[in-house]
Amino acid sequence: STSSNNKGSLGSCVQNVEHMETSFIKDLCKSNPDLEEFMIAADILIRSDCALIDSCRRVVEQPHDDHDEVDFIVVGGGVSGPVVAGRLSENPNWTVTLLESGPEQPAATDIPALLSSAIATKYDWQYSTTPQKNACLAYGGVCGWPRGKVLGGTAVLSGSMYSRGHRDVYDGWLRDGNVGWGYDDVLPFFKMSENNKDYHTEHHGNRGPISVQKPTEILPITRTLMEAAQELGYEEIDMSDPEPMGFSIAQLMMSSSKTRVTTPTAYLRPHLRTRSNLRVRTNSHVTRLLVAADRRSVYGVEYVDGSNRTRRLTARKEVILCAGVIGSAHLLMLSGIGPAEDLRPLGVPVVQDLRVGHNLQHHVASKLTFQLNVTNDRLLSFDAIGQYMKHRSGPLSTTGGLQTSAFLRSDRAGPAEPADVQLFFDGYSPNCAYALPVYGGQCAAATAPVVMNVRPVNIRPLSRGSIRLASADPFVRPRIDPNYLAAEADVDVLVWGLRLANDLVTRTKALQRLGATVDRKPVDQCSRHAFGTDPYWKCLVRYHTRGENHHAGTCKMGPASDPTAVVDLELRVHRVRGVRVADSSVFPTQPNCNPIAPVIMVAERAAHFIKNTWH
Ligand SMILES: Cc1cc2nc3c(=O)[nH]c(=O)nc-3n(C[C@H](O)[C@H](O)[C@H](O)COP(=O)(O)OP(=O)(O)OC[C@H]3O[C@@H](n4cnc5c(N)ncnc54)[C@H](O)[C@@H]3O)c2cc1C
Repeated sequence: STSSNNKGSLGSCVQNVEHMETSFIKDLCKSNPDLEEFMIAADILIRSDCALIDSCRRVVEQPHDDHDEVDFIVVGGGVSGPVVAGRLSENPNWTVTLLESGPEQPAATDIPALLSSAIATKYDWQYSTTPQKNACLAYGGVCGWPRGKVLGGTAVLSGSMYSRGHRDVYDGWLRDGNVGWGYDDVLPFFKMSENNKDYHTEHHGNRGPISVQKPTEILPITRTLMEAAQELGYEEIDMSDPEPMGFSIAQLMMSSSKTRVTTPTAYLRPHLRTRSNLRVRTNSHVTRLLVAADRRSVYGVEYVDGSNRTRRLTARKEVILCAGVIGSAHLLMLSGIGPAEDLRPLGVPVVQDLRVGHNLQHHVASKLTFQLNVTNDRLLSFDAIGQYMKHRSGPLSTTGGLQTSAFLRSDRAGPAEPADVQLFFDGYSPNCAYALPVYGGQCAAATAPVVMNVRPVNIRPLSRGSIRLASADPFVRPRIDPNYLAAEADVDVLVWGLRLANDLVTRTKALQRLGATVDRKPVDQCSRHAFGTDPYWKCLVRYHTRGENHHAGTCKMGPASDPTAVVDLELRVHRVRGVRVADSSVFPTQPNCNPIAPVIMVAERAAHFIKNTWH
């Protein structure tokens, strides 16, 4: 089988994928030598599952042309890039090239239980923050920021949860002058992408390319957590309700064959063989935008290919930046679009003095660890692999504790305000599957009691940070300063969340039936405070801070009258022609939820604006 994107025989296609996949799975448990042989065998088994590998729909690298010109260049193949490239290439008269820094996605990451297994591997940029004064203190003030460097982007590392946040977030954008971005305006673009299997209401779409559903196998721990929530007076809700408040069995981006769905799966791969106008180039790192001599427009990009060769690609119509909160801001600044006071000292000629990199927003979390008096029956065993391969059931088919989430209002929020706390539950995944390298865990033995974390997340933080250029060299990382917990109120919200988590574990019959006990051993730095007091919780929050991986705002959308805005209401960079930004960096304020669905909504809107412009 051949196509313009997959030139060559089926054999070479499979070979390419095999090469890409080798040693990914077996590396997962490298912290536990006992499991190495098992992981090698697991690796071979998983790679023999043709439906999972889906080799001939995956991107294969091809020779690069030296003087290439296309209509649209999409930079970044994360969540938003595939949506924009997929939608624009629906017009057969337009040529579209997507450039992604990282490689194709390893198929094993499509397996639900292995959802975060690519964290801290070569598929992760592995960013970290500048030292924080008020947070991350147990780690010298430095918190890690996993970000996907792979087709599918950060969603490949994600929990696959689907949520949209409160309607007032979008109505707030509208109140701030973003005409056309209120909840009623954006709802059709949410629905356009969604194929919800569980809800058929006016708020959900049922015909879009992203399959959304609750897990078909609900774990006993999920039911227990929902029962515990009910005891505390919380109702079960639809996570994507316009005004979510309560506990939920999470809706996931998941196919009917129990594989995780990312935007390349939904918007790109189905068309790679049939659309000769669509090209996807992996291992292609964009280093700057090509700016016209009069400094008024962008006409292409410079990038470095997989052989380390610098190349140029020209856009007849537009360049669309979808490189994420860090990548898009970094590229604009490297190209002279950013704060003049930062660019000039680094020798970058200023094209437009815009507040790129400002307004960085990031959900922030802490955690409470508890133990259950049950042993983990969710083991990564040959049986489990066989069960998944044959029936798509068993331990590998679910996301463990992440099946449950909650949107709650802390005592810092007014009675009619949107939720400011989201809860996540880690644990109950097969041993070794859960991002051990990053979170420093040990592979649990089959006989060990189950350990879980409740993570309260502040989803409406007041603190704002920045991303600033550190060098004119595109391979030097920018400085990421989230300025966590600068506002004391942000700490108070997390303290409320930790108290609630403690009540859930220790004061509900449902969890007590499982012998749940909270780990009261104080972290070293907080041992001077008694467990459970306000000073203890505050200390815990500042020492054991965790970025919740939901970033936004570094290329803020706003009208021309807003001096802090980087892009206009159609996502075009202010005062520079030929370039738009369409990813999580344009959110003026971060939606109070997991952001993939809002990012897809922005990408759908961007494609709509572009189609209208060039119709
Ligand atoms: C551990 C974890 C769990 C998460 N769980 C969830 C969840 O359950 N649900 C949810 O909704 N959200 C979740 N998120 C957040 C979500 O994944 C991100 O918000 C989302 O991926 C952002 O989309 P994006 O398109 O803006 O950026 P990204 O997905 O980060 O995509 C940017 C892409 O651009 C590429 N790129 C960057 N620079 C360049 C360059 N110079 N040249 C070429 N390519 C470049 C990158 O390699 C990347 O592929 C999670 C995140 C993490 C880390």
